[in-house]
Formats: sequence, C-alpha cells, structure tokens
Amino acid sequence: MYAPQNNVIPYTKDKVDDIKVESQQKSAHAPWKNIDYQAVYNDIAALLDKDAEDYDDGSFGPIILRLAWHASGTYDKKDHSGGSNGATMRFSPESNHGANRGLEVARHKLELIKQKYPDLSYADLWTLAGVVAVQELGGPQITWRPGRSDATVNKCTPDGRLPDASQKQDHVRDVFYRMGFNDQEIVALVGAHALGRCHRERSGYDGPWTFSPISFTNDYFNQLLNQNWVIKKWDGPQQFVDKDTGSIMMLPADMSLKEDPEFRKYVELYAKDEERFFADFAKAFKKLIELGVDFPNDSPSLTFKPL
Ligand code: HEM
Repeated sequence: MYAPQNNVIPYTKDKVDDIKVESQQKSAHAPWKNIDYQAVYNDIAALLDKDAEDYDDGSFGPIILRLAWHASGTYDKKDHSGGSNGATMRFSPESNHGANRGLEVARHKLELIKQKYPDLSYADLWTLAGVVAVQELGGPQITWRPGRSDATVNKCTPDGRLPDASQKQDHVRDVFYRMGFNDQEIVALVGAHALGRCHRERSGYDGPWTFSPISFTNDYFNQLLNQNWVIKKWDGPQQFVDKDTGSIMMLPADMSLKEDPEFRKYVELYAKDEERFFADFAKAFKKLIELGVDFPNDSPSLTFKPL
C-alpha cells in the first residue's frame, strides 16, 4: 500500500461531507467546491471498460492516461505557459497537433462525465481521469488536487512541445527539463508505457510495449533490459521489436533510456524494484499534472479508493 503523505487528507466520508456542507451554498466563484470527487472517480472508473470489448486490449485506461499526460506535458517552466490548467487541447490547433492524434477518443469518453458534473472543469476532469486510469489498472495511489480552470483558445500551446518518439536522450532531456523534471523522474514517468500500445493510424508506430498492456507494472523496464531488440522490418518509421515473438515494441526514444548511462541506472532500479517504481511514479505523475497550476489556497489534497 502507498500510505498518503503526512499533509494529505485521505478521501474519507468526513471529507466528502465537508465538501457537501460547503457546497450547500453553491459556490459560484469556486465551482470546484461543489463536487463529490470520489463519486467522479467512481464514474470514470466505471467508464474505463464500458463498451471496450472491441477497443484495443479491452480498456480505455491507457488512452485516458495519455490524454492527462499530453494535456500536462506542454508546460514550459520559463514562462509558465502550457500545463494541465486550461485544458486547451479542446481547441484547434492544439487538438490537431500530430502528437495528439487519437486523443479525441479519450476526450469524447470523458464528455459523459463532464455532462454529469458540469461544475467540474475539463482540466480537473482530464487529470483526475489519468489518476483513475493508473489506479484502476493496478498502479499506485496518486494524490490529486482540484481547482484547475479552463482557458480559452488563445492559451493553446505551440506545436512541438511533446516528445518526438524518433529522437533520443538529448531531445528527451530537452523536453522534460523544460518542464522541470530530472533524469530519475523522466525514467519513472516513461514507465507508463507498461500500458497501452502504438497505433499505425495515430503515431505511425505499431504495437504494445509489454505483454500485459492493461496492467500497470514495472514490466516496461524488464522488457527494455531483457529482450533482444531488433529493428522491425517494415515500411513504417524505425521501431524495435523483440526478436523472439516480434509482438512487443520499443520506440527509439524508449531505447535511449537504456543506452544513456544516467537514464539506465533508473531503468535497472525500477526493473528490480517495482515498489520503488510505484512510489517514484506516483510522485512524478502528481508533479506532472500540477505543472503551472496555481491552486486556490483551500484546495485539498485528495486520495481515492479504487473501485
Ligand atoms: C520520451 C517520452 C515519450 C514518448 C516519445 C512517447 C511516445 C508515445 C507514442 C509514439 C505513443 C503511441 C501513440 C499511438 O500511436 O497511439 C505513446 C503512447 C502512450 N504513451 Fe507515451 N511517450 C512518452 C512519454 C510518456 C509519458 C510520460 C506517459 C505517461 C506518464 C506516456 C503514456 C503513454 C500511454 C499510456 C500510451 C498508450 C496510449 C494508447 O494505448 O492509446 N508516455 N507514447
């Protein structure tokens, strides 16, 4: 179990009641106070595998997690632009940036939740949904805070802020250092590739990273280190497949994590210590979804019980 940090208020019934009492006055200036977040969590959790029998590996969790990451990973610490606050991927041009191809599937699913909880901002919804995806697919508990607000189209970030999978460690560092992450945090975050898969029609790449793409584990690191990776023979962009089965894959950017000695230290650590990976991922992911967010002073830190 991942014990909440000391300053974290567990999402107990009392806390829910507190929020309800405050919301009896229906806070027009702070609509985020009017919401029962464990109820939202539960509704998102129920959505992950609803009508998903014919979708990918049977869960919308991975693409919903990717939405939370791409909404947040546009942050630039120099001018505080981008980040999850604003949810500007609702608008073109950001929704049409190449890196965001396919994410309309996740945005569309979550629209059902937005309709049920109109006071919930899209920025809070998408980040909370990322937390739900990680937890419900077996990952660590992640502390989350409400209070983000939605911006208008003029806050869309320029194209090119998210990582380019065909590039290696220098580029990966440029992108994540721009957000304010260090090498250990970068490796922990990319461990999310335990989940989900690449889609030809979206990124051009093809296939999952692990044999269990709807279970959050440290298996991405084990596969990265222990498989014999060979260049896939095809007409698509350069990617690697495991020599034995040809059914799992790595991107050039993934391979750079094991080729770069500083990154590799953490790949090895997380491959042998899943508990450490879970703890470090939970911290780094919380940081990711809070980049650039100026939370209201009274925004509580919440943890959620899995369904
Ligand atoms: C070097 C950094 C990264 C690169 C180059 C990268 C690249 C990619 C690419 C090319 C895809 C396939 C998209 C598709 O074809 O559908 C993908 C999927 C995915 N990425 Fe990353 N990514 C990076 C970091 C991250 C991080 C930090 C997270 C989360 C914390 C993440 C979570 C995911 C997930 C869950 C999927 C699967 C989506 C699905 O199944 O539809 N990625 N990534």
